[in-house]
Amino acid sequence: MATDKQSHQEHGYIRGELLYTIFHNEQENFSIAKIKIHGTNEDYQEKEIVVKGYFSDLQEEASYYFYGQFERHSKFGLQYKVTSYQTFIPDTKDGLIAYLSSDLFRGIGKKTAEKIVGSLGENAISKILNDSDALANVPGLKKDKADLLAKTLKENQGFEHIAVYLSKYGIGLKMAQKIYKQYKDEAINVLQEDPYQYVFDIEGFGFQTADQIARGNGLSWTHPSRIGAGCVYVLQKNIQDGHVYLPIDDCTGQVIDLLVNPEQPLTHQMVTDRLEELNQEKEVIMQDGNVYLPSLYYAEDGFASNVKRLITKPVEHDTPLAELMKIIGDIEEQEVLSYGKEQFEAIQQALSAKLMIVTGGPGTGKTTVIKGILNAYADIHGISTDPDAYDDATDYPFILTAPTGRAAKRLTESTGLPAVTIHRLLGWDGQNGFEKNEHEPLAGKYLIVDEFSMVDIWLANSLFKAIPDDMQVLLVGDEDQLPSVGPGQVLADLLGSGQIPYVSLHDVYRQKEGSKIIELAHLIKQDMCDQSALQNDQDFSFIACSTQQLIDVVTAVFSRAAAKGIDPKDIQVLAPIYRSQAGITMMNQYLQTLVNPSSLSKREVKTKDAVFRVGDKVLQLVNQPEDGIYNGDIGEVAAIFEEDENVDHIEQLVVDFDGKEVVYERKDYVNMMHAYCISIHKSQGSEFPIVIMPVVSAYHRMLKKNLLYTAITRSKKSLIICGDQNAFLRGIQTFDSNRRYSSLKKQLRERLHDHHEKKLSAAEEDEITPYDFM
Ligand SMILES: Nc1ncnc2c1ncn2[C@@H]1O[C@H](COP(=O)(O)OP(=O)(O)OP(=O)(O)O)[C@@H](O)[C@H]1O
Repeated sequence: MATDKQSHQEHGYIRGELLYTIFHNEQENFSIAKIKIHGTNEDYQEKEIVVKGYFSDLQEEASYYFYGQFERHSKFGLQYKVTSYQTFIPDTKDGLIAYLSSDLFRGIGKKTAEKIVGSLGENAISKILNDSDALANVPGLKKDKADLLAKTLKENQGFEHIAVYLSKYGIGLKMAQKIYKQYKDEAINVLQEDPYQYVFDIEGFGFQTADQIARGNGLSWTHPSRIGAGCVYVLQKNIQDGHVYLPIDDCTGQVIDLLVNPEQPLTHQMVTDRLEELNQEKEVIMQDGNVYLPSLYYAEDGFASNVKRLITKPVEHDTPLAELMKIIGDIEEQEVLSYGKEQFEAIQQALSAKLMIVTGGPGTGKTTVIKGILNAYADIHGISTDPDAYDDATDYPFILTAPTGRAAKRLTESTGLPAVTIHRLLGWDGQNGFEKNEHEPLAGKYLIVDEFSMVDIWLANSLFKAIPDDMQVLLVGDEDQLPSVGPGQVLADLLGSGQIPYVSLHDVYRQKEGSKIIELAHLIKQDMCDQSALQNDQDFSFIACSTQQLIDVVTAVFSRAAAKGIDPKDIQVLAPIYRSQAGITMMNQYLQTLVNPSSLSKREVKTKDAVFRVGDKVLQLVNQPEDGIYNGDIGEVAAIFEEDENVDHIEQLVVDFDGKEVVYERKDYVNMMHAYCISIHKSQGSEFPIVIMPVVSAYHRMLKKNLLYTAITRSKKSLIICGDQNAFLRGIQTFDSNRRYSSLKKQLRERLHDHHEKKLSAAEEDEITPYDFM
């Protein structure tokens, strides 16, 4: 309780009354507020202070103890950064009466408050908290009012009490909010009984923190909860490497390494036994010698069964081959081109298959094929591809989507039709998941998903769940690109299963327009690239330099391009690592100084890691569906507002994402970084007119074929590689040997095998060849 003066002496605190809230974020429970100081043990003489931290909406005129430390903000001066807080409940009779009759407690006026204190005394608050019937003896207090008072008191005290308790273990307010949301008043009990439970239930709660608390509680090194939490934690960690499951031996080995045990070393058997128990409790799923976290097991299982559901339904309108050929021929005439054999095959199959994949490298005509399919589908069904031809009541039959905002934008540009991100399509609200699902499916007839190699198993499952039985689906992607950032390798598994019809486009059309970039990409794809392929050309150069010279060379190339009148926004530097003298962070610092130097006329804000200035090119690092921006989107800092220049009284930075303005507050700055140089992983799904790509031996561990191929295929007009030719050639010969554990391929084979067998025997009876189904 806050009245316990003893406890306050251990922490630095400021006790004070809320004057006004400067800012409050409902979702994050983050507040900044001005406080009138009533007391403190800090060395601070002023009468007021700004406090900030993750706490729920504070009540005006109420008093609080804020525990934390001072922090000097470069612009706003001294602030108190709060790590925990408690409502201050006065221990005098008058103080208590004022507190109970405050706005905090609905329906309790001064008279009632006096009666409560008169009847329960100065310990009224702890009495009510400890005994829900304590208010029953207060004369004239109705039961509903008494119940409401007790409930409000408990709720307010509950979180604060828990936050103070957790802060002892270095657990901050933000994590405390998550913990309170999960366990409510039970949070401390859970922690005292079994801190490892937090690892199971609270996303992002580290095993080490639980272990440290458990040490203090005297839990044994071989306590089942410790081993269990170790298993779950190891599985969670492996998601970062893209694994959907771990083979049991691999999992037990990693758990033994994690659970260092000075007394009695763990054995594989002990961990396996614990895994078996967790399997019984459904905390993990064990199958075929592999162990999964349930969310991944069910995502894989759900995706595989939805693929089967779709593929086993007939196509609504099965057009005879002769008619199809005629329709495609008409489109060739309209488009004034002649489809190559593979392209023709892709269009024809996409129209008659329920689910189909088109893969191919750059310039092989994937977009041309998409347009051909849309036009042919429209012809067959006698409908229009023009969205304006549909009124609000009629659903537009074509859905075009891609995993990132930039990829969706490119799809719109290349097809002239509306395309959205998959998150937007499914109606992601950031908190409760997706609006669209099996109960509320997507509306439309033909779905095209571009850049499918970037889709992880979670997103693939969510998307496929929402596809109705009568929809046809085309997945488009380049199998040689990097796999998804999230777990799984969905495109590779779909292709590898041999159960889904696909067409690989190999013939390169853009090459015919004389592109060295495309030629290089295809040579790499076919493992035929050697030194002779690295000769400079109109759209390609390789500038040899050492790691030490790299930054100078990259900035010189950048300056030369800008001097030729090229807009710096069209030039993108792509690198594989953040740190090191040739890493992304350093590169951004130099490029910012070059492209957008500091000047008196440009406002800027400083953070721990960077200076953001008006005019800076920035990259969004997380999905923010509420603002319509997504991880990987690139924008420009359009304005910076000081605290006293806007109604919210808070510093704001405005970023313009292609005409869409998004406001960032200081706490959101971590969600962006400079984008003069970005990582190759973040560049997936985007294309840039000019790409500068440093490749030096300092990156050697990252230099793999799929990474370099992904980077090269991002450039549209010009590619300049700076660095070491040997490092580059070694990189393109290095295959990514980091196998991702995923059982999707096997699942698809098992589930779809019977279906294909049945189709084959039916086909034999009808004297149709299996080819008709591929
Ligand atoms: N059959 C064809 N005949 C003539 N030109 C073609 C043919 N197919 C594609 N092209 C042309 O080749 C170029 C590349 O095609 P397209 O943009 O469809 O390929 P893509 O695989 O989508 O390329 P990227 O992945 O690089 O965007 C375009 O200019 C397109 O008009």
